[in-house]
Amino acid sequence: MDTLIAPSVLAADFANLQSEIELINDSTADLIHVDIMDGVFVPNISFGFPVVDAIKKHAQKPLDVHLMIVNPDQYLKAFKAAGAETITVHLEACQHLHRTVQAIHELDCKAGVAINPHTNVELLRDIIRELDTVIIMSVNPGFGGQEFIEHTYEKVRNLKAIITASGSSAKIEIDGGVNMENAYKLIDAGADILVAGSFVFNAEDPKATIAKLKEL
Ligand SMILES: O=C(CO)[C@@H](O)[C@H](O)COP(=O)(O)O
Ligand SMILES: [Fe+2]
Repeated sequence: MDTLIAPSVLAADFANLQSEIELINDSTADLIHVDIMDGVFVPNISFGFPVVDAIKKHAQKPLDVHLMIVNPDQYLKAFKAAGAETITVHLEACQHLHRTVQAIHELDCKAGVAINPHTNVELLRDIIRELDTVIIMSVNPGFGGQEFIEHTYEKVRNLKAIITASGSSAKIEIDGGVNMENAYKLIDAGADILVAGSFVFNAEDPKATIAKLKEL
């Protein structure tokens, strides 16, 4: 399968959000990654529904919504209404993860689960068949522009083995510090989707950078 590229809007210029979304539309990116941070689950606040609505208004690619919030169940419907195609919740933020995943599917969204760098992929074994995607965080969630954690490759390989053994069709998505050096190693280890924020938006030519990642 082709690797999917998901630029993270967190690194975009919010004062020019429309043109940043249009840039993604005109690129070979597959998804638009939207990071929601609540200042409780993570030590940062990103943006809320009015901004997601504004992104959706211009987006021509599916919205991949990454919820870094406590009590995500409370907001699933609202994110569906705001235009999310995939909703990803954090394993560490859910007491009844299976129920939350069911609720996402009942909204006709794809369901993802994200795990922090300290969380072992083994914890996904009993839910992997229900998932469309798993986000392996390759930085501690909360900020863009952080350094990639090298242990991620091993996690990708271990998760790939769990997916294969269980016959799941879940895709492996990597989020945090992705760049040209680690991207090919991640693909080699079994990654299906790469999120890239600062590497894309801080580049001189973001569209060409997306194309280069896509070509790997
Ligand atoms: O979820 C997060 C951070 O918590 C990410 O989606 C970042 O937005 C990725 O940004 P870069 O590390 O690629 O700059
Ligand atoms: Fe993210």
